[in-house]
Amino acid sequence: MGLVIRGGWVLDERGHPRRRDVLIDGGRIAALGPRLPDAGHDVVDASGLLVLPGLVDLHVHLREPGFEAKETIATGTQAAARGGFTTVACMPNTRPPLDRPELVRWVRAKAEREGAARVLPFACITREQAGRELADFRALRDAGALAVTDDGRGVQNAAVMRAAMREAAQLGLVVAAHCEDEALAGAGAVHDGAFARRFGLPGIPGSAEAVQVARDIALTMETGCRYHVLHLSAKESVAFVRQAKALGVPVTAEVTPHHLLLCDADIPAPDANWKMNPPLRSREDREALIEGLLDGTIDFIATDHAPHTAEEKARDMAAAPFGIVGLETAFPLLYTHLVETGICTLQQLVDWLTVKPAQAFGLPYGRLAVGAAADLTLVDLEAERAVDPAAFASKGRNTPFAGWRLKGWPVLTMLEGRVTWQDPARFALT
Ligand SMILES: NC(=O)N[C@@H](CC(=O)O)C(=O)O
Ligand SMILES: [Zn+2]
Repeated sequence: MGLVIRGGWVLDERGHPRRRDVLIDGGRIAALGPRLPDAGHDVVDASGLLVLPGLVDLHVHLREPGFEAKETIATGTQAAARGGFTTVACMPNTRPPLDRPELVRWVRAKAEREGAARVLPFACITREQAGRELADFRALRDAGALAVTDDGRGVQNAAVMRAAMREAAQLGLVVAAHCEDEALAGAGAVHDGAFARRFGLPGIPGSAEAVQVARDIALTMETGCRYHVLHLSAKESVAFVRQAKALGVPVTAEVTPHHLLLCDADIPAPDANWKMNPPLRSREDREALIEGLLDGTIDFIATDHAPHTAEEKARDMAAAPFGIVGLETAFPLLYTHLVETGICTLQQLVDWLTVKPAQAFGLPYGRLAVGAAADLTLVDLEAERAVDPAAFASKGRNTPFAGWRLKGWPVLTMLEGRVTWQDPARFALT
């Protein structure tokens, strides 16, 4: 006996909403069409709801092993499920960092047991993320690493990055880069702009990112490696990626919801809930990111969900760690501020959160199609409420969006046909 998701809105190939039923059987989508027969199946009433492929977030910090006070695989994937995400890629800047195959296997096994989402671990580029010796890419790939990155830090030495790209190209691995030149970023806490000057805080210039983007594009051209830029934030970086794509360089890029929606002029006061790396930049940078997303320079959206404890984030802006949570607010934020405002269409937003990240990393997820895994997200586009960090499933409450009134909240999430989250006010599926 299967399950029919009855009468929800499914986006067709041209992005038009159509009333469709979805039949799920054996963890897969068995049929998709108007008025499928009940035939003894369980039925979920999805009328009035949008039925999307499960969302995909390829930049998440789950913090295990080592930083369980900030987040765990269990709480982080529960946050993912609440946010409508069914697939997340987790970053290797844990303690110890994921630089050995047994650690990658450990994360995968724990996620298999405790996870409310599919977890694809990134592994390190360099041992200990120290930027010197390469990790064993072949062993990491064979252990199931999605790709390699030293996220949290940029690879400072160009020769090390080139060696990583050569090795990755041989093995068919993507190299994903946190682009940050540490000599230029210095001890910066926020973008090197008006806010930094007003509060006497050390600044991080856009060039700290852009010089590594430019360097890595040159190295990609030399090595033929598949290269991905994490959390793009500076207008110069957008220009470099645009030019590289025009030249046929195999580069992709992601952007976060907060860099699309906020700039440093929006920071109300020195408050570490507004501190993340890369920092919120200028209005022109923000506009360049939106333009880059719309013209295809930037391939997809990823949250960079980076939970920290309340205690850490209560420190002053110079001392607190970088990072904000993102999983539980991403879809409603982007729906309310990009779709409802007419900046992009619903179909574009859905693509940037599903099929686009999947395609960039060669993953078979992010599409509603017969035969695909039954990863589904039901969204109520009319539901409106304020962001309440106290109600997050994540251990992290560090968000600049507290109190924002948003529409478009996920109400039910399903991974391979199993419910991973349901709004208790609406559903009681077992
Ligand atoms: N983005 C952040 O501000 N912080 C991330 C690291 C990272 O993604 O660079 C973290 O691990 O906390
Ligand atoms: Zn990073």
